[in-house]
Amino acid sequence: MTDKLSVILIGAGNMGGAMFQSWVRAGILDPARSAVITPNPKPWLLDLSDETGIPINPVDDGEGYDIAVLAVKPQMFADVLPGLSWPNMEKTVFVSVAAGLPIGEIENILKSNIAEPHVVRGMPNLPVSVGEGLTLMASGQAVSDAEQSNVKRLLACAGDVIVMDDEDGLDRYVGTSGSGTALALLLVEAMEDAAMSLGADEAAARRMAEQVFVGAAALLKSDDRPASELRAAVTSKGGTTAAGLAVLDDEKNGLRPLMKRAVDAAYARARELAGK
Ligand SMILES: NC(=O)C1=CN([C@@H]2O[C@H](COP(=O)(O)OP(=O)(O)OC[C@H]3O[C@@H](n4cnc5c(N)ncnc54)[C@H](O)[C@@H]3O)[C@@H](O)[C@H]2O)C=CC1
Ligand SMILES: O=C(O)[C@@H]1CCC=N1
Repeated sequence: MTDKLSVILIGAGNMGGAMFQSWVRAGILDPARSAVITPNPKPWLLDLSDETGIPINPVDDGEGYDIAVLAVKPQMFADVLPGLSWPNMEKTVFVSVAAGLPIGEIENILKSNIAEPHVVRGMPNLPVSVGEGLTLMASGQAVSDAEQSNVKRLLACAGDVIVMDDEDGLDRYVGTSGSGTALALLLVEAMEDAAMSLGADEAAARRMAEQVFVGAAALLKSDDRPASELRAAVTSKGGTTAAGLAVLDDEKNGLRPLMKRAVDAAYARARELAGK
């Protein structure tokens, strides 16, 4: 038995393309039982297809695929999914990474081709493109433990994967996963702006702010202590860091209540998009 996975990717755009590259890097795909469907494949994809032998837009689907990753825009699902067809399709697990589309809705669309579709929802974030992603996932009722574990193994090629108890977790934590990258990047921009307001030119401000975040991220990765303990290690009593933190960590007007509002707003919007 091979531990390689049989996967078909539908939609090799920004997200699908980044995920596919992580699978190829990890060597997890069985080229004889994998494929990519995407119109107008980009040169990098054609090169990877030549390198790996994984076909693009194949005419022969062999015995079919164990996992189908759906990475087209959410509004295209209703058009694209009913047109999909390959042998043993009822045994395929469908993994949607579309923001906001509930499992039930995807199951309903797939019911035009399959009696009992097996659907997993994943919420990846942009750092999957550099192997440092975070994907939250939740499975529909029909998905078995073995199927869920294969999907988790596939998604883990691009970074950390957290299995949620239910689908609401994907919406609830979108501000600290899918959208979280943008919230963290805004902190970098705010630090750049602050440095420039003190006289730094743009290049210097960017260099300082970026390296502070890269350094903080590297510390978090290499040291098991929580952020609060690492922060304490650079905060001298009565020193400069304490002065800065007194402003940023103000109970009422500081970063924590602001971050809570931002994450709550992302959750509310995710629910709205899901029609809840
Ligand atoms: N970009 C991001 O950071 C995140 C994106 N997502 C989700 O990922 C999905 C894809 O988003 P992006 O990659 O950003 O969009 P994109 O527009 O870059 O990619 C969509 C791809 O689908 C292809 N496509 C169009 N029609 C097709 C068809 N009939 N069959 C197969 N492929 C077809 C397009 O050519 C394109 O390459 C969306 O559902 C989005 O909600 C989820 C989390 C984060
Ligand atoms: O902003 C969005 O709606 C999508 C979902 C998470 C990241 N991008």
